[in-house]
Amino acid sequence: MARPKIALIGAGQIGGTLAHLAAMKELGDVVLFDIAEGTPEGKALDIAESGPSEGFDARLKGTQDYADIAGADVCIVTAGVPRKPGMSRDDLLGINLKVMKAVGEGIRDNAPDAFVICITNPLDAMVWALQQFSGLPTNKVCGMAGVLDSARFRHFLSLEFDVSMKDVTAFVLGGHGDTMVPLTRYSTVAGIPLPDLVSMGWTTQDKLDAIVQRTRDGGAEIVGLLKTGSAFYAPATSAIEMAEAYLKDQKRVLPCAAYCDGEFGLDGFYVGVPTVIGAGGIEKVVDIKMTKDEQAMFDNSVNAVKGLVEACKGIDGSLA
Ligand SMILES: NC(=O)C1=CN([C@@H]2O[C@H](COP(=O)(O)OP(=O)(O)OC[C@H]3O[C@@H](n4cnc5c(N)ncnc54)[C@H](O)[C@@H]3O)[C@@H](O)[C@H]2O)C=CC1
Ligand SMILES: O=C([O-])CC(=O)C(=O)O
Repeated sequence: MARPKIALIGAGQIGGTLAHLAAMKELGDVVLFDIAEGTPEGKALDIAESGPSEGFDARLKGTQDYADIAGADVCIVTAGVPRKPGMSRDDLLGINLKVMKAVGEGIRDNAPDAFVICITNPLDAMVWALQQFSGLPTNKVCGMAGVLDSARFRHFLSLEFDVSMKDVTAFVLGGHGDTMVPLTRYSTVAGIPLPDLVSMGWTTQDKLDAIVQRTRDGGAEIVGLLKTGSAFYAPATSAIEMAEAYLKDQKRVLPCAAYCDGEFGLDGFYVGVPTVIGAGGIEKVVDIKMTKDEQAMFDNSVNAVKGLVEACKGIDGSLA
């Protein structure tokens, strides 16, 4: 059987890392697409030349031609610009919306059967626009943010409790911005919910609140350190986790920006929610119950995303 084909639209910091990870994990053959001439070709060749030492079997190709993504099984979209210190993700909306139009049409015309994972910011509005521009089914177009935000939360929690990251679970829902919702009640150490760990005296509410805030600021913390761009190792790893769930029909339960049609009381809207990812793409949105306070935080986040979607419609009249 032929190897799966993975198209990476955008060959910058995240795109290059995605290509390296996909090859090392032998998820399939990789096509790197970018408008910057030489960049995808150079990265594809460089990674391919690591194959003999690493021992992977995967072909890599760099291109400026959308025809080369034809028949891709998975498309991961990082095309666009990242923020710099002093900017919010929302400041990227105007410029990245234009990029989503070109990318959406490129995917529509060349890889209409692909499972599409959008990473470009501001994430929730960009994945909505990408689905609109591509016209692909909503269960085949999703956004990566919740896996990353939850991984950051899990990492910070593992440091606080001094336990393995493997034994920490977390769910961060809502939009991928300052209003994101780390759900402490649904986050655990060895299955014990965080509020119970506070009651047990293993940590304090103040420490937990600080970790929640550090998670919300996780992207900005890295932007402030790097100064020239944003995080790329953990974002790439998170998207690969989602792509692998699809390619291997793993039925992973992962938080991601998914199209909600009735779930969470939302009517045709993309936002971060728990999902099941398998061969059917987004096979299910897991409509969890929230307390009044959690619901208020979630609603606040949804409203922030709604504002960005309205801004997209204002910029591009072709968006419904
Ligand atoms: N959803 C999330 O959790 C995260 C999202 N991001 C976002 O991901 C995006 C990419 O980040 P990086 O890879 O660090 O940026 P980067 O600047 O290193 O790479 C972006 C690439 O897109 C290319 N590009 C621009 N316009 C294009 C077009 N029309 N078609 C094809 N390629 C095009 C550029 O030439 C560049 O190589 C940014 O918008 C960033 O904010 C970053 C981290 C996490
Ligand atoms: O903060 C940024 O601009 C990039 C991003 O979304 C993240 O790292 O979470």
